Amino acid sequence: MRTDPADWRPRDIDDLEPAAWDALRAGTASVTAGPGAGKSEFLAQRAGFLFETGLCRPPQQILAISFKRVAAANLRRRVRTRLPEHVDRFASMTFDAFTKSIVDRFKDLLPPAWTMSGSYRIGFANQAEVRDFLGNLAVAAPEGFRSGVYGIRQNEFINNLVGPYELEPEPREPTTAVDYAVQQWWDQKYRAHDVPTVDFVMLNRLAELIIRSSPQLRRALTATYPFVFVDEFQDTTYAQYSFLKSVFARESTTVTVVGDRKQRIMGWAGALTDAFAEFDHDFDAEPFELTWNFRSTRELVELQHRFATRLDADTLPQLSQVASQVGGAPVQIWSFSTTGLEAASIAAWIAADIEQSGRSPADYAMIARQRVADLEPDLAQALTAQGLKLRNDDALVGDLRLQDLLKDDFASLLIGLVRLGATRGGQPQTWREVTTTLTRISPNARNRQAGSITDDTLSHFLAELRSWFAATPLKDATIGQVIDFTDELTETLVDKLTAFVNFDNIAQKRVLADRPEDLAVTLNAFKIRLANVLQHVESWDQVAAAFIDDEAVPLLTIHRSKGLEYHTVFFVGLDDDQWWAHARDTIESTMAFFVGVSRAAERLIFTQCDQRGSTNNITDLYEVLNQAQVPYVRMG
Ligand SMILES: Nc1ncnc2c1ncn2[C@@H]1O[C@H](COP(=O)(O)OP(=O)(O)OP(=O)(O)O)[C@@H](O)[C@H]1O
Repeated sequence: MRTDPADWRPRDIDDLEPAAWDALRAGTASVTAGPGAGKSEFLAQRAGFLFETGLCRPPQQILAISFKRVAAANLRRRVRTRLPEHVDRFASMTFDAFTKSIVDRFKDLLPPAWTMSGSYRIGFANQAEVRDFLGNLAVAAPEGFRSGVYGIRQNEFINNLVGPYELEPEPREPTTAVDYAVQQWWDQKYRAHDVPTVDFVMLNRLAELIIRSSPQLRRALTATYPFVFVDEFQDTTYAQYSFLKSVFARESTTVTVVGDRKQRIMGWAGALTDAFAEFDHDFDAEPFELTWNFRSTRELVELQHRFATRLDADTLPQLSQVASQVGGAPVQIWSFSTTGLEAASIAAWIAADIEQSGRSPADYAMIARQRVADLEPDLAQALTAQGLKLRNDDALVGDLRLQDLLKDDFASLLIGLVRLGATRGGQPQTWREVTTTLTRISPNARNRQAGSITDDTLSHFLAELRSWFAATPLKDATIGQVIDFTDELTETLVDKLTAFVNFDNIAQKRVLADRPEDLAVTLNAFKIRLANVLQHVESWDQVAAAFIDDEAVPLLTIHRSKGLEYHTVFFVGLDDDQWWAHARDTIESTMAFFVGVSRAAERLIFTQCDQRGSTNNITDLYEVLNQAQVPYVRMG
C-alpha cells in the first residue's frame, strides 16, 4: 500500500525540523548540518519516504554510499529496523566496494586498450614507491615535461592527480606533465602486467571507464538506482567525486548528499576541499542547512559552536533538542601528574556514575587523538580494579579492526548462531536477527515460504549444535580448569557454522559482503577472536557475550568515533603527546578535535597528564576552552 506524500510521517521519531522536511521532499539536494543534527537519520527517513510513497518502486533500488564499512552497516541497520519489507532494495555499501564490484562484474566491457587479461591484486603504493616513480620519471621525461614532473608533489600524486584523471578509451599523446605522469603510472603499474596490482583509486578509475564506455551498462545502473545517497559527503575524494559526477550527474538520477564541512577529517586521504560547493554546481543541487541538534545538551552544543566558528565563521548556531539530565559542570578539564592516577580517576568516576545512574558501561567512551594502544594498559588495569572492562575498538583482529568485526553482518550471524545454540530459548532478538540474515542469504530469499524453511533448518542445526556443546565442555569438571585446546575447538565450531550457512555460496553471491575476499577476511578475524574468547570463558553460554563484549567501556580514536555518540565522553590526552601534529595542519586537526568533542551527549571530560608532556602545541584549543570558562581541575 502506498502512502500519499502529503500524508507520509517519519517512523520511530516524532518529527523532523522544517528544513529537513523540505530536503526530504526535494529532488537532487545537498544537506549540510552540524554533529547530532540527524544526518544519517535523515537518510534513513528519506529512504522510508521514497519506498512508502512509491516514488522508488520495485524493482528500483536506493544506492546508499558511505565511506566506511561501519557507517554503511549503521545506515543499513537503521533502514532494516524501520523498513524490513524494503531493506532488500536499500543497497548500502562503501564507495570502494561499489566501484570494485563494477570492475569485478563488468571488466569484460573495458575498451581493448585497457583489457584485463586475468585477475588483479589489490595493493597500495607507499610514499617511497611514488617518490621513486616520480624521481625516475623526471629524469626520463621528454624535455617539455621534465620541470612539470619535478613539480608534482608526491603526497598528492595518487589522490589528487591519478584520482580525478579520466582514462581515455584509446590513450592519446600527453599534452601536459600531469598527463604524462599519470599515463606513465598506468603504463607501468597496470598495462605492463598480466596480473596488475591496483589500489582503490585505480579501481575507481577503471569502473568509471567501464561505465563511460558502455551506455547500456550506464542505463542499467541508473534504472536500477534512480536514487543515490551519499553520507559524510565532506570526505569525498577526487576519484570518488569524479565517479559520481560521471555516472550519476544526469536528470534521471536524484542524488542526495549529506555531511558537515567541519568534520572533514579525511583531507590526508585526498578529500576534496569543498565537495559541497562542487556538487551544488555540477549537479544543480538545492542546498539545505539543518540547525537542530538531537544529540547534545545546550551546554555541549554551545561549546561545539565555539570550535565550529573557528572552522567556519558563518556556522549557524545549533539548537539543542535535548534537556540535560546531569547536574554540576557538564564540561571539565582534569589535570594529572601521572598516567596511573589519570586512569584510576577515570575508572573510579565511571564506576561511581554507573552505580548511581544505572547506566551501562557502553554509555561511556574514552576517546583519544591517536595511539590508543599506548593508553590501553593503564586504563584497562584501572577499570578492572573497579570491576569493569575496557574494549579497544581500534585493536587489530587479523586484518580487521575490532569495531568493524563487531559491526559486521556475517560475524553477527555466526556469533548469533553460537548464542542460540548455547542457550535454550529466551533470545527472541537474536533469533529474529539470525533468521532475517538467513533469509537474505537463502537461495529462496524471495520465496514466501523462505521464512518457514529457514526456521525449520535453523532449529535442526541448533539442536545439533546444542548436543555438540553439551558433549564438549569448555571446563574440565574434574579439575575445574578451562580446557586448553581452543584452536582445535575453534576450527571445529567454525567448520560447523560455515557449513550450515554455506560459506562458499554466500561469498560468491556477495550478499553479506560486496567481495568474496571481504568475507574471508571477516571469517579469519572471527576465528581469531573466537579462539581468544574460548581461552577465557568457562561455558558455551558465555561465548557470545564475551565475543561482543558490549558491557565494556570502549576506548577508541577520534577517527573511529566518527558518527557515534555516548552519554559521557572522556577525551583522554589533551596534550602534546597525542596532539603532536596539531601545528602541522591546524585546521584538519581542529576538525578532528571538533569530531571528538561532538560525540558527547551530556558530559565531556578532557584529561591532561604531565607525564605525557606539555600542552604547548595546543594552546589555541585551551584558549577556546578557557573562553568558555570550562573548569580546570587539578586532580593530583
Ligand atoms: N528527527 C529526530 N528526532 C529525534 N531524534 C533524532 C532525530 N534525528 C536524529 N535523531 C537522533 O539524534 C542522534 C544523532 O543523529 P545522527 O547520528 O543521525 O546524527 P548525525 O547528523 O549523523 O551526526 P554526526 O555528524 O555527529 O555523525 C541519534 O541518536 C538519532 O537517533
